[in-house]
Amino acid sequence: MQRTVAVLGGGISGLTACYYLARIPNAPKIILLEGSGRLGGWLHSTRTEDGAIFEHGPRGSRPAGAVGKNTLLMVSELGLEADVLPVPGDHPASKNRYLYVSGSLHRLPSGIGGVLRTVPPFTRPLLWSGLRELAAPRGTQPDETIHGFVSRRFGKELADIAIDSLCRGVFAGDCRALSVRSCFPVLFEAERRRRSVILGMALGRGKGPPLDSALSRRACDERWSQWSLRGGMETLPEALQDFLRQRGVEVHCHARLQHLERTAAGRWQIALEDGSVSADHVISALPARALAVLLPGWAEPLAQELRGIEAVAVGVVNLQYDGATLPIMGFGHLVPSFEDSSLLGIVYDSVAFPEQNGTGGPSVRLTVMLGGAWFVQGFGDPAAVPQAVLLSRAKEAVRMHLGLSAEPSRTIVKVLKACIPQYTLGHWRRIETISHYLEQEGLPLSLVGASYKGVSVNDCIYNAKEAVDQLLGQAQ
Ligand SMILES: Cc1cc2nc3c(=O)[nH]c(=O)nc-3n(C[C@H](O)[C@H](O)[C@H](O)COP(=O)(O)OP(=O)(O)OC[C@H]3O[C@@H](n4cnc5c(N)ncnc54)[C@H](O)[C@@H]3O)c2cc1C
Ligand SMILES: C=Cc1c2[nH]c(c1C)Cc1[nH]c(c(CCC(=O)O)c1C)Cc1[nH]c(c(C)c1CCC(=O)O)Cc1[nH]c(c(C)c1C=C)C2
Repeated sequence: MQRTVAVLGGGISGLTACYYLARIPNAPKIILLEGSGRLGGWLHSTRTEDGAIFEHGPRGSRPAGAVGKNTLLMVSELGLEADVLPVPGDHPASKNRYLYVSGSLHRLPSGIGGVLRTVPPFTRPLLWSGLRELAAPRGTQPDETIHGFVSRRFGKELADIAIDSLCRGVFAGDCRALSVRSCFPVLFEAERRRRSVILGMALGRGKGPPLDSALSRRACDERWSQWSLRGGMETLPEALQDFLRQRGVEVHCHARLQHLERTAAGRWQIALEDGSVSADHVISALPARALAVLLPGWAEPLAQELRGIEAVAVGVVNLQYDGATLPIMGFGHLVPSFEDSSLLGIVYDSVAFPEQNGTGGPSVRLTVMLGGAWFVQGFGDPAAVPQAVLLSRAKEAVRMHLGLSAEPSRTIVKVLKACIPQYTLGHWRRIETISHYLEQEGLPLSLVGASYKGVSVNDCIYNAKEAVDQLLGQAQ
């Protein structure tokens, strides 16, 4: 009898898991169960009638490394090359990133000059932090907060200003709680292998898997810092969905999952509000906490670990200003937590992707990101915050930081609840406990998605591919 694999959750992780499964010869029967009315999860783009694009989740992806190359390979396989909008290395959005400190914008230092000179808001040249790092002893702890790790190796100022901001601009999180081992494994491993992060990074890690494509070679030649898609990042889940439908994957939206149980024959019985589905194997691409509530009582040790993986809310406010110009050109700016804890940063979307401005004449498109690990403290319950509060906070920030005081011509406000998982201190141990449990119990269950081993779009895609490879390896 043909095997059945049920994939829970139709975000980029679930769609990717289905994609890699559906491509193999003699693919199993694949059933994708998504709770909401649309696929794509946080990849969500609004397209206006005049052709402008507003991203509510990711607005780009990085081409670098094995994970970046793998995504570009998938983009090529899906026939999306012509839709790719690259940001080449010499573009202002690649070269310029800013910090908003003490009421003004500071360009982050880059190049040799930037390292040798004192560049505000820092009080010493970055060279000083680099020399300190080269001399610092190897850490001895199995994990450390990102702030602790960077303070110990590079000095407190870099941790307080640059790393605090970076963690807000990637995890919407607090570097004093996040784990270096799980959030930046490359840095952690570099110190382990070579004693110094700088040495470890410079000496590299050897060759990764061969995932090259013409697109990733172009990205390398043109030194892209990131790329998007002409119709927005949601084009990617849309193309995956088309592919899956052509391959006969059963895609069910509005699938209200109630409960998972195992039958005496060792199959999964997935109870839905209006029926049930049986499967030989389940791939969960749900947020960890959403899976925890579905598990049967006997899997409580697993549910307990899953419940420990929290996620924070982000207020995403898209703004368009017709006929305006920005005082600076770059990717955007971040705000360190000591400056304004609940305002994370502002992305200058129209600089990186002017192709997505639409036909309505020159305009500035910005996205203000609010809250994250400071959401409740700054705005209260994410389920109850009035949109007007977030909109007025965002407009005020744009006026103060960028001098745009006219009323925006278009505004979209979204509250993304529990959207970015937080890999806090000891997350690695949780992941190990979970995988030992699955192995020991021999459960036909794979866990993919942003809750576990990387939050970026690239990580989600790569980890879903690895989980499918592992499942197919087991099946042989
Ligand atoms: C504001 C923001 C900006 C970001 N920017 C970037 C960026 O610039 N670059 C980058 O690489 N990454 C970025 N990310 C991260 C990246 O977009 C996400 O980590 C990634 O999309 C997560 O995908 P996923 O499929 O694992 O999870 P999700 O997108 O959360 O998908 C999970 C799916 O499961 C469904 N679901 C949940 N519960 C149930 C249930 N009980 N029953 C059935 N279905 C259920 C959901 O509806 C959803 O469709 C950003 C994220 C956010 C929120
Ligand atoms: C201000 C909040 C946020 C901004 N983007 C995100 C948040 C929470 C989410 C996010 N941004 C990136 C990733 C993927 C990381 C990866 O490994 O590819 C995620 C989940 C990319 C990113 N954005 C910034 C940096 C430094 C990075 C890391 C990769 C890279 O160097 O490109 C900076 C940044 N993000 C935001 C702003 C305003 C900003 C500022 C300059 C928005």
